[in-house]
Amino acid sequence: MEHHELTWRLDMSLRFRGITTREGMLLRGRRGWGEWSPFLDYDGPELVPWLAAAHEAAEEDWPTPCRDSVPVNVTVPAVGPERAAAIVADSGCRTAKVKVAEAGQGFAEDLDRVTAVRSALGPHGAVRLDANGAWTVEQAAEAIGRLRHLDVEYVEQPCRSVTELAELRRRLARHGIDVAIAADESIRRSGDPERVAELEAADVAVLKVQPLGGVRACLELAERLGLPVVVSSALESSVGLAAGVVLAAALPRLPFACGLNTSALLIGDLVSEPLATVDGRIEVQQALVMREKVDPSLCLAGPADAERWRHRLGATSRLSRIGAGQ
Ligand SMILES: O=C(O)CCC(=O)C1=CC=C[C@@H](O)[C@@H]1C(=O)O
Ligand SMILES: [Mg+2]
Repeated sequence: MEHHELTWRLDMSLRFRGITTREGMLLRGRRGWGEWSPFLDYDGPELVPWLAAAHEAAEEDWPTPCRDSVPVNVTVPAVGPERAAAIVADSGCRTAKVKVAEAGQGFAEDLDRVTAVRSALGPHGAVRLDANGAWTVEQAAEAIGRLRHLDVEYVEQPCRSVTELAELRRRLARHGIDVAIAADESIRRSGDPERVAELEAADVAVLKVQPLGGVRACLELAERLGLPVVVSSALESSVGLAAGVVLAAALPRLPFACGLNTSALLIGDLVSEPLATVDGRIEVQQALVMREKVDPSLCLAGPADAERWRHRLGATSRLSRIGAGQ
């Protein structure tokens, strides 16, 4: 049977971002399958760029890559120190991104986890943190001061707003604390990503293909921002991750490892040969053909899920057309 839309659902191997399953659709076009998997807590116009990214993946040629492989980080959820060390050791990655400031946990848990990750990586690995905007400027300055001996590469979205990020950067500079700040939510959810550069609120821009409207939109944004870029995933299947790898491969400069190793957080995939991380890198060639490799029998979702997603797709398509002035 020919499919033009598929609904899928995969369990997660670990709770991450408060969720334990991931679901979405695949939409088929001339070039293959595009992934559309906005998180369930997103709604309305915010889903439109995610759909533009799926249409681009299904219909357009990919931009020419500048490199053969892309370095990636292992992503460490807010787990205990032994588990964190095991995740890092099993990954083969030399960069780890560690979740900190998890709701219900305190600084002691963060310190234990980050310490365990640093010793699992050894002195030559890179450790970065992600607080998802949970700290105030004071809390962030204090936490960063107390974690800096672990040689932190950067802290992603330590505080919620762009102005707080800018204030934190100035405060760290005044205190001679040389830890870089990366902006994630301030770029993909603020509605005004360029403000991050205008206010000098970050040293690094985290770009995610689906929430920012596709690979080309991200390449243009990267140029406008003029900041070093880290491409990261939206916890996608190999189909969505592949678009991230294509973006990372097409960026003129790629000074950091990317957050594209998240297939390890999902149980199963939508292709029989998922994107593989070998020695901390993903081959670009694998990513370029991934949209042609979907196995519809792996897209397991019940009829109720499929109906819910079709409804979501219909509503978002209507909003896209209004946005396009049709
Ligand atoms: O960057 C990574 O290592 C993996 C991706 C990742 O951490 C995230 C993906 C999607 C939603 C987020 O809560 C989270 C993030 O905040 O960066
Ligand atoms: Mg983040």
